[in-house]
Amino acid sequence: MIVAIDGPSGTGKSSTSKAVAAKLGLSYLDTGAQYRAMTWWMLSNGIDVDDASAVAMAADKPVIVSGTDPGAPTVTVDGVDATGPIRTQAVTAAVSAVSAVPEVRARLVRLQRAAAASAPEGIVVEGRDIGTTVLPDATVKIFLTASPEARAARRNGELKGMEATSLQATREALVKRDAADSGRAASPLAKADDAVEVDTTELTLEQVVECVVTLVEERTSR
Ligand SMILES: Nc1ncnc2c1ncn2[C@@H]1O[C@H](COP(=O)(O)OP(=O)(O)OP(=O)(O)O)[C@@H](O)[C@H]1O
Ligand SMILES: Nc1ccn([C@@H]2O[C@H](COP(=O)(O)O)[C@@H](O)[C@H]2O)c(=O)n1
Repeated sequence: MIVAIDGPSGTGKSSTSKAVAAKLGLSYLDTGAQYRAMTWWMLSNGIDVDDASAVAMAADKPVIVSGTDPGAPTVTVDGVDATGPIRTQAVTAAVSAVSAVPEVRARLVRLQRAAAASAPEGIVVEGRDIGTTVLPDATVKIFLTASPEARAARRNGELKGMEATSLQATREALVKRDAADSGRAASPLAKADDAVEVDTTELTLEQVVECVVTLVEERTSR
């Protein structure tokens, strides 16, 4: 059982994937966290993330390990817990440049396919190219969307008390990252032809989870 959940930033992929995996007793893999972990390592080791050749040469160096428990997802880099550091603004601003480098993608796609193959009961994998490239034979493919306004409001809700970021600035940053992720040559953000698109703009998280669980149950009872 492989459930692929793709979509632009802030559409609810992580929240939905974790809840669906927990409900169905499946493992969970956050592939965005792996690209963030790679980016954090590049920044920490003084690699110029805008120099694609330098990033490509270093892509095999960090040892990235993802925990696949939906109740406590983790990622370590060279044995160090990177769960917190990968969420900083510096990493978010640099990750699209790093993830566009084919050598980075080749390395992480190998890890992602290995995680899917070794999940005992099956897995929910979320990202940008899971349905199109990483696991094209997934049992169910979902493509989540939401308006940029809704996504920005959700993100700003998370930031309350941390950083004073305006809704407009958050919206612009989301749209910019989506454009970079959709526009790259290597495995861009895209909906697979056989994915079910779910617009979450007017839905609560619980409604989205229910919708995905129903789709999985329908597909697997055939
Ligand atoms: N349907 C929903 N309604 C309201 N808020 C939601 C909904 N889905 C997710 N959220 C909230 O929106 C925020 C972003 O969700 P989440 O991190 O799951 O998105 P994402 O697609 O994984 O983002 P990214 O690609 O940037 O990692 C979180 O605060 C989450 O609680
Ligand atoms: N399959 C994927 C997943 C992610 N990316 C890149 O990582 C960035 C961070 O992802 P989040 O889900 O944590 O926001 C994302 O903007 C992409 O650049 C990817 O390329 N492929």
